[in-house]
Amino acid sequence: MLSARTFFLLRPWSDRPIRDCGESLNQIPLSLHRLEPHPYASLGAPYGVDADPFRLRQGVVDRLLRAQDELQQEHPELCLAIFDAWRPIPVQAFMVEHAIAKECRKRKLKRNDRSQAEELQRVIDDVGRFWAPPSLDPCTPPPHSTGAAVDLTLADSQGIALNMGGEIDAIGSISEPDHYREAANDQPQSEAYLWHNRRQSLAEAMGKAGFSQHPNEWWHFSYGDQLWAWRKGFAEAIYGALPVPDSKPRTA
Ligand SMILES: C[C@@H](N)C(=O)N[C@H](C)C(=O)O
Ligand SMILES: [Zn+2]
Repeated sequence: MLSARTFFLLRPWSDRPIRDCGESLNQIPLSLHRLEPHPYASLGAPYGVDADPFRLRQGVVDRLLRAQDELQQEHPELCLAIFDAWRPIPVQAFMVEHAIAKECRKRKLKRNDRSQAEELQRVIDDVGRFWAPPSLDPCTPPPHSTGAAVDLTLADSQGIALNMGGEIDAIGSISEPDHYREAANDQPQSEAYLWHNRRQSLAEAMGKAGFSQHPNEWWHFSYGDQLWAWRKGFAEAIYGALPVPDSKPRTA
C-alpha cells in the first residue's frame, strides 16, 4: 500500500483549476504509429470493457498529427511512435503498484519488512517522481486519465523505435530530458550526442505543435491538462479526468 505522504505529495501544477471543455475522447488515427502489443494491457492492467488506450481528446489528436508533420519537415525518415495515451484511473493505480514492486525487486527490498521502511519510502518517493498518484479527486487527476497526455518516442521508416538512451518508464535521472546534454556538448559524435539530439528532435516537434513536456520524462507530453497550463503560464486547464469505464460487460 502507498503511504499517505506519497498520496498527498502535490505537484507544482496541481493548483491549476480545471474547466473541462467537454471535448470527446477519440481514436488516435493509424497514420500515427503505435508500439504494440500495448505494454500495460500486456501486464494485465484493468482497462475494463472496450477501453482502448490509444485514444485522446480530439484537440490532442489534432496536435499530435501536427507534431508528426513538424518532425517530418526536419526528419522525413522518422515518425512518432505511440507507447501509451489514455489511461483510466484503475490502470494508473495498477501501474503505480507495479512500478513500486519492480523497483523493490531491483533494489532487493521486501515490501513488508519493517526494518527496511526507510528504503521502501525512498522507492515510493523515486517512483512518485515519474508516476502520478491515482487520485480520484477531480481537482488533481492523473494526467493520462484526462485524455490530454501521451507517452511516445521516435521510430524509423520500418516502425522500429529508436534508441533514445533510456527506456520509457525507467526510474532515475537517465529519464530526464536533458540527461545527456553535458556529455553531448563534451563529446560530439558520441552515443550521448546522438541520444540527446533524438530527445531534442522529439521535444522540438511536440513543442511546435503546442505540447508541454514533463520535467522528469523525455517521453511524456501533454496538451490541455494541469501540467500544460502550469508550464505555459495559463490560469486554467481545459481537460479533467474522464469517467472510469465499466469493468464488466453490460447486460441487455
Ligand atoms: C511514468 C509514465 N508512464 C507516466 O505516464 N508518467 C506520468 C507523469 C503519469 O503517471 O501520469
Ligand atoms: Zn506519461
